[in-house]
Amino acid sequence: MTQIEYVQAREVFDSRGNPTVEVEICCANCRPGRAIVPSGASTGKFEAVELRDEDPDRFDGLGVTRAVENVRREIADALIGQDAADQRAIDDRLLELDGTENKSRLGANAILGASLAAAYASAEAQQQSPVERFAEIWSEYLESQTGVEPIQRARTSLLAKSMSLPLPMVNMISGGLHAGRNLDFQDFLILPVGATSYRQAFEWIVTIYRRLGQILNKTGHEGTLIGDEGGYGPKLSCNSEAVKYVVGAIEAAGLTPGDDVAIGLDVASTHFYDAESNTYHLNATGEEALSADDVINMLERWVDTYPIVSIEDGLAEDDWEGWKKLTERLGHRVQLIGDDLFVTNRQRLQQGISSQTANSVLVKLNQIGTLTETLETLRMAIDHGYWPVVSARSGETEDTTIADLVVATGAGQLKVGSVGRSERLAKYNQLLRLEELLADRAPYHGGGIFSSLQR
Ligand SMILES: O=C(O)[C@@H](CO)OP(=O)(O)O
Ligand SMILES: [Mg+2]
Repeated sequence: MTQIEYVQAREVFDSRGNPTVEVEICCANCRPGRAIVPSGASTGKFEAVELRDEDPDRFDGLGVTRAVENVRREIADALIGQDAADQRAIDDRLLELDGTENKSRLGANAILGASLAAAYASAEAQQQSPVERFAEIWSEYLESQTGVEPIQRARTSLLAKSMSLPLPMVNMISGGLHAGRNLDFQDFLILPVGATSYRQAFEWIVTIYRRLGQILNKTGHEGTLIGDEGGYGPKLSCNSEAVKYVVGAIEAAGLTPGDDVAIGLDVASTHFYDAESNTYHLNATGEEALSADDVINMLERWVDTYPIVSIEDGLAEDDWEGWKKLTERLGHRVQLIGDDLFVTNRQRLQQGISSQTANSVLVKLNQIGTLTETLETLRMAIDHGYWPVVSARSGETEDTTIADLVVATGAGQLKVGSVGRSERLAKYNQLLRLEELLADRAPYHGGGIFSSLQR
């Protein structure tokens, strides 16, 4: 009943108008399971390889017809006849077929599309909703694993015991590569830590977003221009001014900064780091070259001044030494998320765990390229007390996989971008449906997951 009969793929388009891969897989007499692969702009250099055509005459070299062909031929040949309900076997088959460390032969975009479409196909065949299917895959995966020694699990003890609605981490102001380098830092986010339900959290977010637009308009900063992820993209005089505006918008919404709604940053510092001189260049708002120590001091001052609870990629993907210092200084006060640092890769996360670097990992399916490997990283994070944050990419589509996945695994936090773009709202709206549908089966822990931080 769950045997794969048919595999199809096509080139479709993401929220930046870039081509991307859509895969459809069918089991006998069932409707197709379908997945569309997202794509990043501020990518880490250790991510699995996204296969692009590099034909300058088609979409500036961004076409994905080679990846699509790989699904239609090699992947289809390998998967037809396989059991779609055995996710691990499907993913192992894909890894074996590709045969490279970084999925560069078939393309992580081709492989992830097939991996996820198989999960959806088995859901169709077994008449399950996506969230039920992902929950089943997650619990099968957990049951198959033994012998992992929990080191500091207490820090994340609320996570992954069962399904839960995530704390949304929502971008209000965009900078860096997502908004034409108007600011150096990439995301200025809000986390509605004091809300008691996901719906309340999201209503606060929408209200704050609206207030922020009005404030930016009033101050002459065009509160209508938005970045790739729907956050406002104003040109401000310095990075900290963005935080001040966001704090002002929280207050204007009648909420208390810190208690109700905290602040998060994605510094994305890999993208203004110069490895040769080992310095960080804040160019968008002046001409400053900072050492890792300078950046750490600056971030510490910000944490002292603003209600910041989470900092992503405070230092660059190669700066393990700086990252370790950052963790020593701020790891007990804020969530320190490794995105470019870990790229959802178990080996890199293991290096972080062993060296006590960061305390949280961003989880992006297409950084690693199969569903099973994503779950492996998630499991490793939780076992070692690292907060996982499931995340979208800056190039997204109507695909809502991450919303179902974050609920199914109880991972606790979701970062998707802002309310100003429909490919983001597709996920946020799916969470509203899931909250209603699952009710007590998927509680909302909100900021409770941060109870171990000294704030
Ligand atoms: O840096 C990030 O966290 C992501 C999503 O915000 O951006 P991108 O998909 O461009 O890598
Ligand atoms: Mg990031």
